[in-house]
Amino acid sequence: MRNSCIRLRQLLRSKMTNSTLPTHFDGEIDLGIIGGTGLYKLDCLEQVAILPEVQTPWGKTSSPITISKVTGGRNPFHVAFLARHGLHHQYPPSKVPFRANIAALKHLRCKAVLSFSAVGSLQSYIKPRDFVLPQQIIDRTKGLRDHSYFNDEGLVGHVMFGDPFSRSFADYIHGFHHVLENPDSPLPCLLHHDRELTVVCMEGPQFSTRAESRMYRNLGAHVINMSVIPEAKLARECELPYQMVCMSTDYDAWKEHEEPVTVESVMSHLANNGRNANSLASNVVQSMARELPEFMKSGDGLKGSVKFSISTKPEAMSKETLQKLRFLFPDYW
Ligand SMILES: CSC[C@H]1O[C@H](OP(=O)(O)O)[C@H](O)[C@@H]1O
Ligand SMILES: Nc1ncnc2[nH]cnc12
Repeated sequence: MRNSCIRLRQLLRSKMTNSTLPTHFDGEIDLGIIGGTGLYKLDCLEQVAILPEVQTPWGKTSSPITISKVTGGRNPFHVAFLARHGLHHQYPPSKVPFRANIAALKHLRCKAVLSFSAVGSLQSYIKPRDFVLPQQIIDRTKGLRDHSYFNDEGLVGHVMFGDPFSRSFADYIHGFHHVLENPDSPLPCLLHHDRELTVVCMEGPQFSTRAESRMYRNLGAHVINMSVIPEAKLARECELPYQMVCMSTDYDAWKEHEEPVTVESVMSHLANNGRNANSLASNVVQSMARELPEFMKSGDGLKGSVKFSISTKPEAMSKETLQKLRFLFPDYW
């Protein structure tokens, strides 16, 4: 009786995800991938399960999580993919359930998170369709987003965030710069990589004014989006090495004699960016499957860091708080 109930539940769930794949996965996941605007699935990987929107102590993830298996190494390598804005792009940037998304990837025991984002370029040399591996962030969000797991009364924590991305992960991704293509243009697609590259995160959903766009250039920023905050902060609070691949779609609003960015201008580059994101992810993942990079084995210097950033004594935390934290760190408290 119990087994037939479970089978029925699984059948109903697979109907919800329109797939005959299992809706649970018991193995260990190696890499989490977050797709942004225009990247709602990865075509390059063999899917083995689809977890319907995962329930976490911080709500449900923005999309089902697709688990894929990559063979070729000594052990199978597993990837968990989720779509930041939902499969139908239903979550605006200020309402993406960022905490649930990162918590789910942490709970699945991902060893790192690779994130993709469509961005506006604030510099002439970063052309639409170029990719950028930023190493710094300027936060211009407006405090509307839940941006921490450690910002409740009775649970205070301060993680370091001076270097918000993983340098080792960026170096690793840059090793595959040659896979980017631009078949219908004489211009090559470049993968910009430098320790000063800075992404501004604005609240949106409206794009910037020309004055704001010029101000961000004066601040020394290179690209702009609406999603790296709080994603990068939450990944850090989960001790997850995190790197965003920014995919340029437009020149924002700073170019004096050009029209400011519109959704149409963004869309016109999404197909090419999506193809390049797929080949980049496929190459990165296959290489990781052959041999796990050192930063994923070691945790990139982040392992254990959170335990020592919490100021509140465990005796002062409520049972409910501790229970939530155990979803992220089953071994710490
Ligand atoms: C449709 S353009 C603005 C939108 O695109 C980017 O989304 P994502 O970072 O998820 O690729 C940007 O952050 C905005 O949310
Ligand atoms: N110009 C822009 N500003 C903010 N987010 C973006 N995503 C793509 N282009 C963008």
